Amino acid sequence: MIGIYGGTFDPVHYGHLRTALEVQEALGLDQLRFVPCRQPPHRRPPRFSAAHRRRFLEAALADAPPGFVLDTRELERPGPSYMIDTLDSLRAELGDVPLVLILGLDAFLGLPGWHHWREIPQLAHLLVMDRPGYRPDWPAALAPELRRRRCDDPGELRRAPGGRIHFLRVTRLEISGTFIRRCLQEGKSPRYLLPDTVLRLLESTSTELA
Ligand SMILES: Nc1ncnc2c1ncn2[C@@H]1O[C@H](COP(=O)(O)OP(=O)(O)OP(=O)(O)O)[C@@H](O)[C@H]1O
Ligand SMILES: O=C(O)c1ccc[n+]([C@@H]2O[C@H](COP(=O)([O-])O)[C@@H](O)[C@H]2O)c1
Repeated sequence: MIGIYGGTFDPVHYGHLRTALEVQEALGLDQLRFVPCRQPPHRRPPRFSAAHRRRFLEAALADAPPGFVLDTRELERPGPSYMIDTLDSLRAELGDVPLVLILGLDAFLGLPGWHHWREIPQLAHLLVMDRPGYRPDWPAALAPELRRRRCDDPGELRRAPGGRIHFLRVTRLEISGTFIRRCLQEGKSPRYLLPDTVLRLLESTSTELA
């Protein structure tokens, strides 16, 4: 079973890494792919370039647990980085293996705004992690999907390639890319919110960009 952790990673931080580990352990994932987007379809362009965000992730994953890998397919694909295209290409490459798209609650709440969003839970399972600052107030469009697909037993995810939605309680870490970028902008240190190796790259990159 393969996990897909998509994100802008502007930059990657411990909120991503810690939750990834907890999901991997809870589900027994064979592999967890971090998939940075090149051009987020839904928000302003990232502060850091695709090349910089890739380097931050490489540094963060250099001593990562077995199974954590960087998947650069969105960085290599021109145009907006739609998740539906990513799942299509993973499915074509990997066949019928169970795929689990990992989303924080904030991202899941926005799912009805995604390109071809209704096809997404057909192509993969969704694993939704809670996140400080967000409440499970479902948009109307999500309610029928939840009625049809929600499952409480994570063991069910292994029994089909996709189609289920499972919620997982993770350690709540109030860390975000937004806060880290604000620290840098205000001349404050984001140390201890992300790996030191990423921090060093970030500091040299911020100087370069200043
Ligand atoms: N602290 C966290 N706890 C749980 N999930 C998180 C956390 N940080 C990020 N995520 C999840 O990781 C995925 C990618 O998020 P992203 O790369 O946009 O990070 P972010 O911290 O939300 O960035 P930004 O503040 O720039 O929006 C999303 O599904 C998001 O919900
Ligand atoms: O496919 C879409 O239309 C789409 C719209 C919004 C977000 N996404 C993806 O959702 C993931 C989390 O988004 P974000 O903003 O939290 O980095 C990331 O992989 C995005 O590319 C995808």
